[in-house]
Order: sequence, then C-alpha cells, then structure tokens
Amino acid sequence: MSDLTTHDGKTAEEYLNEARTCYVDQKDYKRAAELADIALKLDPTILEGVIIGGRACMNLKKFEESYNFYKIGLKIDPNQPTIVKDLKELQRLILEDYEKLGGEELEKGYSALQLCGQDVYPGDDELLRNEYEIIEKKYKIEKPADTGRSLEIDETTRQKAAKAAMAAHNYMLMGKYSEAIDQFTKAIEMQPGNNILVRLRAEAYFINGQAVEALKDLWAIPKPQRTVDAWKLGGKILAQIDLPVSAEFWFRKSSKLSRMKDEEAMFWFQKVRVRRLYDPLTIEYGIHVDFTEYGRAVFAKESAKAGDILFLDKPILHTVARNVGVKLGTFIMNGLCPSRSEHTKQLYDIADNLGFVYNENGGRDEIWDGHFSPVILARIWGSIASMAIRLMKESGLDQPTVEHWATAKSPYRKFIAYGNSIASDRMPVMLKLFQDIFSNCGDGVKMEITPAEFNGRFYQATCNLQSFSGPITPYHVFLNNLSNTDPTDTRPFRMMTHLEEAPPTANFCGMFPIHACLNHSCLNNVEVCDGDDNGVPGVSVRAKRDIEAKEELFTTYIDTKMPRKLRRAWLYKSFNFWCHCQRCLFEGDDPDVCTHCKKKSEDGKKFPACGKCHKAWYCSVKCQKKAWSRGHKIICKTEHSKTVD
Ligand SMILES: C[S@@+](CC[C@H](N)C(=O)[O-])C[C@H]1O[C@@H](n2cnc3c(N)ncnc32)[C@H](O)[C@@H]1O
Repeated sequence: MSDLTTHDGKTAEEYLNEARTCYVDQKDYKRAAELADIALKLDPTILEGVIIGGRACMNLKKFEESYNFYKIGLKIDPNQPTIVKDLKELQRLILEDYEKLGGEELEKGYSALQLCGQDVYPGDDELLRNEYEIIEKKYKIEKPADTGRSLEIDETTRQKAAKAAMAAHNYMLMGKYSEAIDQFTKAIEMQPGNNILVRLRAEAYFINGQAVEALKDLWAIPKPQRTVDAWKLGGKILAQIDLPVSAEFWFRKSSKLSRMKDEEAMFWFQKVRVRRLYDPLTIEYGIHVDFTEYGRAVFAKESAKAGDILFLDKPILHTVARNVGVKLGTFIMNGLCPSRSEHTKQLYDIADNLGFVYNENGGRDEIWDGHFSPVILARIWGSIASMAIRLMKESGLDQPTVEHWATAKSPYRKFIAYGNSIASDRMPVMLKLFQDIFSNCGDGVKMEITPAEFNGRFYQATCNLQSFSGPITPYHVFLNNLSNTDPTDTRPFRMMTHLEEAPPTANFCGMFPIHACLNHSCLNNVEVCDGDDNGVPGVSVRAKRDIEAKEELFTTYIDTKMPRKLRRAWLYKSFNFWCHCQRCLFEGDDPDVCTHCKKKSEDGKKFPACGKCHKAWYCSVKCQKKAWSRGHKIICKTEHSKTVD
C-alpha cells in the first residue's frame, strides 16, 4: 500500500479503516463513501476502498458515483469477482429505481421532433429563390399576394355559397373529389376572397392528384391569411413536386404558427429534410434514410441476403479510441498540437489519464466522465473553427460571419444529441478548458463554447460514436507526412519526441453520417464491421439475416446476449430509451411472472422456462403456445450478436 499522506498526515490505510468502521458499524454511508474516496485518491490500487465506496453509494442510491468507484476497480482488475458481482447488483438497482420512477412514463420526455431543429441551413435562401422561380415559371403560378380581403356579399348569395360548400364537404366525405372541386368552385365564385373555401378546394385538388392546381389555390391566399393547415398542405404539395427547400419553408411556417404544437407539420418537415440530406449519401446503396417516431432511421430499398454489404460509411471525423495512443493519434490528425498551448497540453494529459487529474494531495479527481476521449470534442470544434476561418479568408474578411459559422457547423447537424443530465454542470473544469482552448483558434478568431454548445456536442458524441479499426494507423499517416516534408524544416523531427516506439494498434472511434441513423434492436438485422471505402478506413454494415425491401435496418448498441433486464437498463442509462423491440416484447425478466399473460405465481415459485433460450417463463402450456406463435419462435431461434462497441 502507498504511504502517501494528506495534509493531516493520515495514510490511505488509516482512511480505509475509518471508512470500514463507518460502513459496517455506523452505517454512515455518506461518510464511508467520502473516506473511501480519499483513501483511493491517495492509493488508487486499494480494492477494498472501491468496494466500500461503491456499496456505500449504492445504499445512498447514488448510482453514478457508485459506478465511478467500480470503474477505478475495473482498472485494478477487470475480472475481480466481487466487482463483477457488485456491478450486476448495481445494474439491478438502476433498473429497480427506474421502474419505481414510473419506468416508461419517463420516456415520454423524449421527442425526436423536438430534438431535430428546423433551422434554416446556410445557402437555403438562394435555393428557395431558385425553387420559387421554378414555381412561377414552370407551373405558371403568380407571385403570392400579400394582402387581400373578402368582398361584401348579400345574405342570399352567402346562403347559396354556404349550401355549395356543404355539398362539397359531403362529396369529400364520399370520396368524390371532382364533384367536391366543382361545388367548392361554385361557392368561391359566389364568395370570392373566402380563403377557407380556397384552402378546402386546394385540399380536394391535392387528394384528387392535381398538385399544381392545389398549389395555385394556396398561392392565391395572401400570406397573413394562410392558416396552419394551409401552410402544411402547401408543404406536402411542394414535397410531392420535389421542391424540398420550399416544402421545408412552408412546414416551418406551419409549425411556428401552431407554436410548435402541430406535430404533423413538424414530422413532415423532418421527413423532407432527412430525404434532402441523406438521399445524396445513399444513392449508390440499396438503402435510404427516413424520419420515424424514433427520429432518423435506415430502411432497405431492396431485399438483401445474409452477409451482403448494405452500405459503407466514412467518418466525417475520427480519432484514436480512448486510451489507445490518444496522444499520438489525435495531435497528428487534428492539427491541435499538444505543445500549441498550455491548455491543449492539459487536454491531452486528461485524455492520457482517462479523465483524471492529480490534485494537490496527490490524489486523483475525475473531471471528464465521457466514455470517449475528450479530444473528440476538441476535434469537432477544431474542424468547425478551421472551416469557418477558411470561409472567412475566402470572403476577404477578418472575422467569420454568422453564415460562415453556420456552414462550418452544418456537417454535425446530422447527429442527434440527447442526454438526460447537464454535462456542463458535471464537468465545469472541462467546459472552462475548452473555452480557453478555443478562445484563440488562430488568425485572431475566437469560438464561443457556451454551456449549451458543450452539452450538445457532448451528447452528440455520446449517442453517435462508433469504434472501428483500420490497417492504416495515424502513425503511418504521420510518418508518411514526415517523409514528404521539407528536409530543411526541423519541426517534424522535434515532434518525433512525442512518438511512442511501436506503432499503436489502429483502433479509432468516429462519427459516421449514415451509420449514426441506425436505430437499435436487441434482435438486430445488421452488424457493423470494419470497412474500407476507397482506401479510407471506416465501417461496413452487413445483413445479419435475409432482409426484405422496406424493412428498417437495426443495429445493436449493446451486448445482446445479456438478459432483458440488463439490456434495458444499459440502453436506458446510456442511450435514454426503453427498448420495445420484438425480442424485448417476447422475453421476460422474472421466472415467477408469466412472460405471456403477466400472471404472478402465488407462492413465488418459478414458472417453467422456455427450454431453448431460458429467457421466458410461462404459467401454462397454453400461454407458451400463444407466445411461441405470436413472436417468441423468431427470437428464440436467433443467434444473438455479442458486444458491438
Ligand atoms: C445513433 S442515434 C440513432 C438515430 C436516431 N434515431 C437519430 O435520429 O439520429 C441513437 C439514438 O436514437 C434513438 N434510438 C435508437 N434506437 C432506438 C429504439 N429502439 N427505441 C427508441 N429510441 C431509439 C435514441 O434516442 C438514441 O440515443
């Protein structure tokens, strides 16, 4: 044991003894955890400190803190039986706690629609002008009027118009759209300027397959008088005639006018946007990306056989995976040299020390709790800043414009960000460090890292990073670059001092635009493997079984060999959702609850388990047969994927 002491002169062993007394005799878990923490800071190899700290926090229901103790233990010995057992218990408690809190109720906080914004993309103004020109020239639709009012009409005409409108409505209900259009036309002729009737006729035209006529009607309604429904219908028509930027514009108007309450308009907006962003990326593959209740999702356009490569994906950004040659890989590839400033050096030190820093007592404090290297965030901001600076220089300016920043950030809009706690509150030191690093991006440019920016990027990385490996390591790239440099330039050779002797293994983690749209299922139909796209290392996504056209492609985010309870707990903890996949529906958690009818056994006895998978329990043969034919058969026969990082 280490003989390091704190300022009060006590050793790690003395703190551990006190922690043990607090835990065992006094049941003072708070104090026990504090003392175990101090002991471990003095000597991070004390296994008993890990266990006392971990268990004390479990008793206090401080699951995150408890996990942090065990993380230290895993570094001492990842197979230590008590730690493995305790971690299982921790998972059980997390799940129990989640269920007590209302389980699936919590999930209602998640809304893919709210997470995916509707901001205007850089360059869209011009695209919109082009599309409006097409509308006016190709479809011969006049520029929209900005004002308008209904004409005064006498009571008899008003009544006749109302009768025609009623007839039109009835025809609509009967599905007789041409007749409905005739009646609406009559009514509009009698009551010109009644924009409700014009909007209803547009709907009839649209359903009747006359999109351009429908658009003409909507165009004629002055902007201030267009309702939520009018804007929404216009969006649908514009999407159908393949004018996506205008369609987004109309759906955005509809959403705003409804104060973001009209979910249909918001949903349609995302569908149009997703097709606009992803169709060009998937054109050469038999897949496409669409928007669903779980946000973006990947679908098969055509059937595929087991083992087929469905698509290849290149990272828009990558770095060497955490704790494998981080120092080497990252500084080569992102231009953020550790020696550039004291702050970047600190960042690399934190990455090298797996998120810990040494405090004045010689102990270690964890200041970064991401499961990925913090350097990844620096890479994201680094790439945004360099793009903004390039655009600034191209425009002959000395500061990037708002438009430049927006363009530079646009590649990252493809990645969802969702987390259920505020990362910047948990990691204030890291926020400050990133602010310091990007207060000078070069060329006198400063990039603002607000807490919202930090949280957004942190959860983008949490939700979307994928590890992969490739034959070409950053080391090779670096050496190759060195051999191509000017022989009189001595800087590359000075950099050699940063290199390790042996080339590190090429384990990367990166953000892949199409791959990041794959949702999870514990009955995944695709598997992610290392891939190579024209010499660029990346991932290939293969069919795990035969896949039919239009099926959604699902990967797995976890080791699907785990029992359902643990799978759900981990998915909830790490990805914020409660899994309802087909497998989760046809497996159970507890042997004393019938997986099919949910009946609880009276005396707590176990019901017989499915003889093949042992992951479902039935109170009767009848229940077993029903479950088998409804879906258990498929999941029971499948060989499930092991861990996929
Ligand atoms: C890598 S992204 C997958 C694509 C995502 N749907 C999007 O719109 O970008 C991971 C996130 O998708 C959502 N997700 C993935 N699989 C899901 C599932 N089976 N049920 C609910 N949400 C899921 C979760 O919010 C998760 O954090």
